[in-house]
Amino acid sequence: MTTVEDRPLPAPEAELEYAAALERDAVQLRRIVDLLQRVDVDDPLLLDVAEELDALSEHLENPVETVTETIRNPGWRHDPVSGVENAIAPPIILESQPDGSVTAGVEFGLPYQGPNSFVHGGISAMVMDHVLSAATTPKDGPIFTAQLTVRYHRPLPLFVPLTVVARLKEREGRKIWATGEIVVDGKIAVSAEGLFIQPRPKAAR
Ligand SMILES: CCCCC/C=C\C/C=C\C/C=C\C/C=C\CCCC(=O)SCCNC(=O)CCNC(=O)[C@H](O)C(C)(C)COP(=O)(O)OP(=O)(O)OC[C@H]1O[C@@H](n2cnc3c(N)ncnc32)[C@H](O)[C@@H]1OP(=O)(O)O
Repeated sequence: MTTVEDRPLPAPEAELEYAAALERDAVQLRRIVDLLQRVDVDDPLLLDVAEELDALSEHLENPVETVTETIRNPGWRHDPVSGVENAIAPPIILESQPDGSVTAGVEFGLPYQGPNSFVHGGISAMVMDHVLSAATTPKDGPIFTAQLTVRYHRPLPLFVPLTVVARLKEREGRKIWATGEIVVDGKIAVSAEGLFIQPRPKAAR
């Protein structure tokens, strides 16, 4: 079976075109997920939606091979938090600040709801993990979350602009600690501390 890696790479211009198309596709897919949370349950059109989506999936599945174990497009465009090409990502767009911290602005809608009108706590933890790890990620290789402590100070509302911030706290060899917060209306709603570890080089394991 040919894997995605075996296929010839598209020319760079085509690659950019595909990347832009994937980004647009992800936007539309997020829109569908959102609309399915708020659709009128009596809408007769709802009965056809699954068939239309099925037809689209059939088209995408064939003749393109399904990626199983291979990672098609590692990196920020594809990850589940800031990946603009990944429809399950909100997406959260990270910005590096001159003081070394990482910030992001985000607003969550209904697909991220936990308690009525508030963001699901697991989503907040995912965001903290990601943004803290971005604040620690060394330029010379990957980093793994070893511990993450999340404190929920107040419920995080849906449909409100939120600010996420994270910073490196301390580094000791391969271990890096980071802290961060999700802020709403100038108040801390969620705070987190994480330990991130650069794994030992393979030869040393
Ligand atoms: C625009 C702004 C952007 C800025 C950023 C720019 C670029 C960034 C680019 C790319 C970033 C890419 C990706 C980031 C994206 C997402 C990240 C999400 C994070 C995750 O989604 S990640 C998945 C979940 N995560 C795991 O899947 C970890 C499973 N696990 C392991 O892979 C190992 O477990 C590991 C590697 C953690 C350690 O393994 P190891 O073999 O290296 O560790 P070892 O035994 O040598 O210990 C060394 C010292 O760490 C201490 N230690 C070890 N483990 C500990 C623990 N858990 N708690 C407390 N202390 C611990 C020991 O006690 C010892 O301490 P001491 O030296 O003091 O004795």
